[in-house]
Amino acid sequence: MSLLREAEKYIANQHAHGFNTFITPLPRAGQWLDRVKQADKRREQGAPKSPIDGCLISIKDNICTRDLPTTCGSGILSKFTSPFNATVIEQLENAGAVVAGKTNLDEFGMGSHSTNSRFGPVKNSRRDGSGHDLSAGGSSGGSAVAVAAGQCYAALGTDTGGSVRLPAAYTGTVGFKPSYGLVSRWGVVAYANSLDTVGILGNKTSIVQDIFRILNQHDERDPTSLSTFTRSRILSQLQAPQLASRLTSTPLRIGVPIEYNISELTPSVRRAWLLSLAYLQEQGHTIHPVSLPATKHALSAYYVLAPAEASSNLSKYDGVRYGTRVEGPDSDGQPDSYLYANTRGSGFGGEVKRRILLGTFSLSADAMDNYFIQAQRVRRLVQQDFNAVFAAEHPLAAVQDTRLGAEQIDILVCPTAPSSPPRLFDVTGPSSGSSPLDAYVNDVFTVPASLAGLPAISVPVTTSQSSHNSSAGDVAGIQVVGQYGDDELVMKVGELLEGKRF
Ligand SMILES: NC(=O)C[C@H](N)C(=O)O
Repeated sequence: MSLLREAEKYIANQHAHGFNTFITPLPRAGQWLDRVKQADKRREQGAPKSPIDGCLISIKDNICTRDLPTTCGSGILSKFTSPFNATVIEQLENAGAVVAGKTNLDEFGMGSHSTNSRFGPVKNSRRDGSGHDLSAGGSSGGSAVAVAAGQCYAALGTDTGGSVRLPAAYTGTVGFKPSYGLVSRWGVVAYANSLDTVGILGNKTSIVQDIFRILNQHDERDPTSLSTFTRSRILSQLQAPQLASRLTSTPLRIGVPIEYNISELTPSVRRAWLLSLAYLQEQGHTIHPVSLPATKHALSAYYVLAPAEASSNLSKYDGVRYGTRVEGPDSDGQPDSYLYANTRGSGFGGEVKRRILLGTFSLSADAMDNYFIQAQRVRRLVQQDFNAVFAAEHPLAAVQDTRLGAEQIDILVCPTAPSSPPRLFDVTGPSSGSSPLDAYVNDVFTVPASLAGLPAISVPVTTSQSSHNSSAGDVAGIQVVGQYGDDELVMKVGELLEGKRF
């Protein structure tokens, strides 16, 4: 099929389906059509600019685009258009890709169901056995559903504590979070800088890999971007050259973190995990139980650190410089004295306000030692746990962490989430009876890799002998986590499992 026909099909799907995937969909007509036609010509001549030349890629609405608004799903930026493109947008466009619209998300990336958006909740494109709407996962739910519902070729999301992997698991797509610092975040609206990454969603790992290879470059405008020197001298030793032999001649040592076998795991997810491990074993790889003892504190640490950073990042939305400005005359007729309170009070939604309050508290002098500092210590323990079990040393660690008797493994395989997607009704609004903590628990398996900055992918596997017929219940996300810089290996192992039916 020509790229143009494919693009027209995506756009027709964007306008036909009511999943609330896009805050700004791509218009049916526009300059983008010419760009796709030119890419078609280049393909005919056998000279495409890249594997994604002429492909439509949706962008999460917290990544800045010059031609389309960037709202972050928030009232406070509801009319904001960035004067510049994020580096990742420039990289995609230089490779010939076309921005396929801006996708819906939890406000500023804060949420696990894509229900905390000023533009309404995203609906999963699959339903449960009784026909109920399901959560799309969050916060990149719009990007994941856009891929699952055939509304674009692939999508960019952001992953701070699981925001790409959880929606991938809930929608049956592939979601990849690269090692921290590999993909530029310049022009990506900050939520929690020490954790934020740009992630990629697609229907296949190979698509995600093509896009990652285009984005995996140093950007001098992003101070956390790994330098070209480090990439070429340190990471390359880990990656491509050894990869072929690590996948063919040597069986991989696959670690199974015992702390992830929690009682809350639903039977279908546990089944998918066990059958995935059995499959890898059949392929000649070996399975090793490993212990990551700090895992049980990781979620609590994350929900101290991320709000702390968020409270600081979000202080700039004050109605003075840009974004929504809400003025309200006060009692003595002075128009501006409540500007901050009015702007922030009406611009931010409930979850964002909760995190600003939590973060401000944990950074206050009285609470600092008990919360923020403790959480940083837990973060270090989580990192040490991973370093103790991976056979490859952390390429950037000054001191290597070793633990006597720890099994040395190449890669970890575990579920992405403890359950299949909950019903949307059960997680939306006060009538659902669900608390914010219920949403946080969805991130229990994704947060550890985020705290350690490690690469991780979620791929869908299907177990066919489930007790009910629901298509959503049968599909589970399996997560593959690797040592820092081992992104290619993570994707390769993801590809081994992707789409398997057991
Ligand atoms: N942004 C993320 O990675 C999602 C996570 N559930 C959070 O609210 O922080």
